[in-house]
Amino acid sequence: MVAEVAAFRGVGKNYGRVRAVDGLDLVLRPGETVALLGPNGAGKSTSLDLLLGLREPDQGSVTLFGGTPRSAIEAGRVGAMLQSGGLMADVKVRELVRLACDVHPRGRSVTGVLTDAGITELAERRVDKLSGGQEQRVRFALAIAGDNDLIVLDEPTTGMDVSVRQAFWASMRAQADAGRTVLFATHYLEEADSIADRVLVLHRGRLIADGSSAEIKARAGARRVSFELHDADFPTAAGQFFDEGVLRTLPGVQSLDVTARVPGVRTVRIRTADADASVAALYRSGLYPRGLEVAGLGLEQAFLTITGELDEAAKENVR
Ligand SMILES: Nc1ncnc2c1ncn2[C@@H]1O[C@H](COP(=O)(O)OP(=O)(O)OP(=O)(O)O)[C@@H](O)[C@H]1O
Repeated sequence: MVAEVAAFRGVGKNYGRVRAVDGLDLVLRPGETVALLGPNGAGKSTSLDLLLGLREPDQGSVTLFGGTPRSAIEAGRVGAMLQSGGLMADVKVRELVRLACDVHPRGRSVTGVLTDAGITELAERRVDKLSGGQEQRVRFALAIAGDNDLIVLDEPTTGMDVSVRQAFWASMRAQADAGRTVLFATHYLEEADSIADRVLVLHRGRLIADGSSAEIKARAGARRVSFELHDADFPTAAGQFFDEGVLRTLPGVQSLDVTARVPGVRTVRIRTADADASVAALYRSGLYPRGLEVAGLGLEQAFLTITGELDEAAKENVR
């Protein structure tokens, strides 16, 4: 049997009338790097709070390492970096990190933590004089102050510029490579795409997708096909009889965008659920597509497609 790091079973959480988490079933396995992705208000922070025992579910149960979240945290198996809560002011970074290492049941060496978090050069700086991005890296250091089995990060790169963010993800990747399970909530879909082995998409408190980013893109199904049509290639004069309807009826087509910025050249972009069928039919149609490209959608587009589909389905149910 594969050990479970964490499990949500039928978990629900309400805030008054707001259903923040709605029937969540989820198992995290050892060594996974998991991104929890979702728009504002999807229930990411609430799910992490439930996981850490900071809130109690109204329905269902949450376990960490087979026991309660509290027992796992007391045993020093979990490190967390949450959005809320200020850092202690009036102390130097090294002092704050030392405190975290000292109180952790499985505390690590201060030097090791500073190095792993990439903040050795900030060690003698006062915590209340740091920039937002630097403060985030110190929070990360506190999350890795112990020899944790699980690290939970709630939107950790908020306030970081691009280079700091890259360095941060390298630090986080090193934690995952050391065999720790990492769960992070993010809005940065490209980061989930490149960093996580597994992506969970949360929408209105429900888990709507769970897989590798490639699987999620495949689930969204769509590909983008783009090409040009040149009037010169049309058998009729200047392509005046060209009819966009031909493109619209290609198999799989979900949306179509035709622009004509250069005289005599139309740029066509098609989103299709079946690129192979669309392209085959395009060539059979007698059109002469130039510079044809087929590309997968980015995770962001895939995500919008999945959540958009759900929104449409919800509207259908109301009608
Ligand atoms: N303490 C609270 N009291 C009342 N409602 C809350 C509370 N915390 C969250 N909510 C509501 O619960 C829902 C889920 O919020 P949550 O913060 O878990 O989402 P999120 O995915 O983390 O959002 P964000 O990306 O904006 O941080 C939202 O509708 C939010 O308004």
